Amino acid sequence: MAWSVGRICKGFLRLGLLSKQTQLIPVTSVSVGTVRTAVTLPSFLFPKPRDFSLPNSSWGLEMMRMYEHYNRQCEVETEGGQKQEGPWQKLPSYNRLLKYATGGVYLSEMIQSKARLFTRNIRNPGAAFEYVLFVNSEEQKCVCVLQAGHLLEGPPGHVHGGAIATMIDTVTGTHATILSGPVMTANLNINYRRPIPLGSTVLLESSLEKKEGRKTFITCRVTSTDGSKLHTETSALFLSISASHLLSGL
Ligand SMILES: CCCCCCCC/C=C\CCCCCCCC(=O)SCCNC(=O)CCNC(=O)[C@H](O)C(C)(C)COP(=O)(O)OP(=O)(O)OC[C@H]1O[C@@H](n2cnc3c(N)ncnc32)[C@H](O)[C@@H]1OP(=O)(O)O
Repeated sequence: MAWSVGRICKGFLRLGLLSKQTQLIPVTSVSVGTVRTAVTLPSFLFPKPRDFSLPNSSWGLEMMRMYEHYNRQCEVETEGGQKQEGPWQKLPSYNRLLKYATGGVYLSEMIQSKARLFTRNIRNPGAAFEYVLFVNSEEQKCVCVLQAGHLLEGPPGHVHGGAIATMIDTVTGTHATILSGPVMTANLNINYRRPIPLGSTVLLESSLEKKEGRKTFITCRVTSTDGSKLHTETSALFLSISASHLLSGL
């Protein structure tokens, strides 16, 4: 387990997704006589980024129930009464990818000062994508509990297919990143089986199918939270990329 969680952390630290905030605080330098010393500024000057995947007042009963179901399994009690990591780990979710990465403060000033993660840029709680991701490294699975808000309407009273695809890309993309490091979506093949009512809570379950060289193949099912209704089935292909690939595409 420790090995697997270590791998997750490594993958996410590469993208700056875990809150190792101590690394993120800008350092300034001061002169004392002729000696210049690096000084770490106090953390209260740099507010912690908001974790958008924590419960808020817009979450309905089903969203809360599913959140608690997985959250309970993030920490388990041993027979001796000690707490230890459980099979699931909750992933934090920020609205900027680069800014909160190590050294990313500077990078984000250069190339991402206005950019916000698509799924996290509507501040009105409950209006669009309310979601939380959990990862199970033993089973190589990732789940997302999603509550789809009223701004995501497609067919009257139901969620837009593009919004569903966005969430599938987000969940499988995050999962592929954990498994393989930086990746880009090469192919998403979605079968829409049953519409998702607006305002409802659904479960996205992402599983590793196989890895072949730079390719990571993932499957993903969107179902009702009790698993009785299948909304979509997806197969996805992610290709590992280097950072220079992202920069050369600009
Ligand atoms: C970026 C990081 C994201 C993860 C972050 C997670 C952190 C969590 C935080 C917050 C959550 C946010 C989560 C969001 C996630 C969203 C992810 C996206 O939406 S990414 C945007 C949409 N995707 C593009 O814009 C790609 C555009 N395409 C490309 O850049 C290239 O085509 C690329 C990189 C996909 C491949 O290009 P090549 O030059 O590196 O590779 P070649 O030589 O073309 O292909 C290599 C092999 O792959 C096969 N291949 C390539 N494309 C294929 C395809 N579409 N279908 C099947 N095979 C394909 C080829 O046939 C070849 O196979 P043979 O080695 O010969 O066996």
